[in-house]
Amino acid sequence: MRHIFIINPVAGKGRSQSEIASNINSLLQNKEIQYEIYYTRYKGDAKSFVDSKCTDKSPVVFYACGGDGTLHEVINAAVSYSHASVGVIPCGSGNDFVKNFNNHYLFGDIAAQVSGETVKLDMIKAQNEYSVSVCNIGFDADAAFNMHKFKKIPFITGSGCYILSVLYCLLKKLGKKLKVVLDDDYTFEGTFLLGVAANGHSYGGGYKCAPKALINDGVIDVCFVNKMSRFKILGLIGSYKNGTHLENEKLKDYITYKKCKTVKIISQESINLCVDGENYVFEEIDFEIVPESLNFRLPKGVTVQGSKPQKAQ
Ligand SMILES: Nc1ncnc2c1ncn2[C@@H]1O[C@H](COP(=O)(O)OP(=O)(O)OP(=O)(O)O)[C@@H](O)[C@H]1O
Repeated sequence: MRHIFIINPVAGKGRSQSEIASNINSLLQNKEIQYEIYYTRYKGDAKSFVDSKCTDKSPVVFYACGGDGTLHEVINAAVSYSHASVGVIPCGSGNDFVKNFNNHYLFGDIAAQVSGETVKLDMIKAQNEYSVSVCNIGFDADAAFNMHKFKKIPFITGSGCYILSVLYCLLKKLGKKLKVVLDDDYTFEGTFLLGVAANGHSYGGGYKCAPKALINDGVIDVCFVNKMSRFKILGLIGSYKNGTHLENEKLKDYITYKKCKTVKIISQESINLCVDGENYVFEEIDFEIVPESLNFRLPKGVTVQGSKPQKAQ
């Protein structure tokens, strides 16, 4: 097995990448383990790198060392190769995907990683992109899209930019008119503040939007929140963050939560869509669950939350 570590030097502001690289070298140097460290040079670089490494048909694990965006790039490249599996060493800002596992601190343990096993996990196919975590539209996706407007302001950090962008979007018109079709046979429509099609349960640095989602249950969890007043949003955001919004009496008339295999979202205007935190624009979006489509490297001692993972063939 080849172990290839793909490090995004800008993820999480580059705080822990050099420590990860030195841990990899001190553990694996002079051992009979074939390994390599690669630093991405630009957004999208991981894809061509994975392609180049997969011309060799021997089994390989690509460890995405970064946040969910780096993982998203690596899975979308590796999904084309049956001899490739994907792991993650979290060093991004949010790292929401690893929250779907028990003992997730072990993702940072190189020894646990190289002695791990490959398991099958689900992914969502959103148009031609694979998502391992959460696809979201609405107010918070718009905030992610508008962050660039604040990045040029001196002395503002990444989270400062996001807060400014959230305030900017709060002042603009809220609510998107959408029609949502689940499994081709259940339709709901209205004006929504936000909506998610989720494989994992969390996004946005810890918002537990789909508290019932499991990454190997063969279904998509859908959660749509109707438009509400700005005042009400401020009072209820905490409940959405900690995943208690499904039990919150004050929210019960505002939320549609379902499990399904396909989702179609139809809008009159173009919609900003975040797929694992990466930005796309669509008018009509189709999602489908692709069960057991990801060969995932599970570090030793880590288990998938909720149900027992199957071993890959
Ligand atoms: N060398 C690079 N220079 C600039 N951008 C890069 C480079 N390598 C990868 N990227 C891009 O950096 C972006 C951010 O990466 P990532 O999402 O992993 O980190 P993060 O935003 O800190 O973490 P999280 O998504 O968990 O909050 C991704 O869109 C990725 O494609």
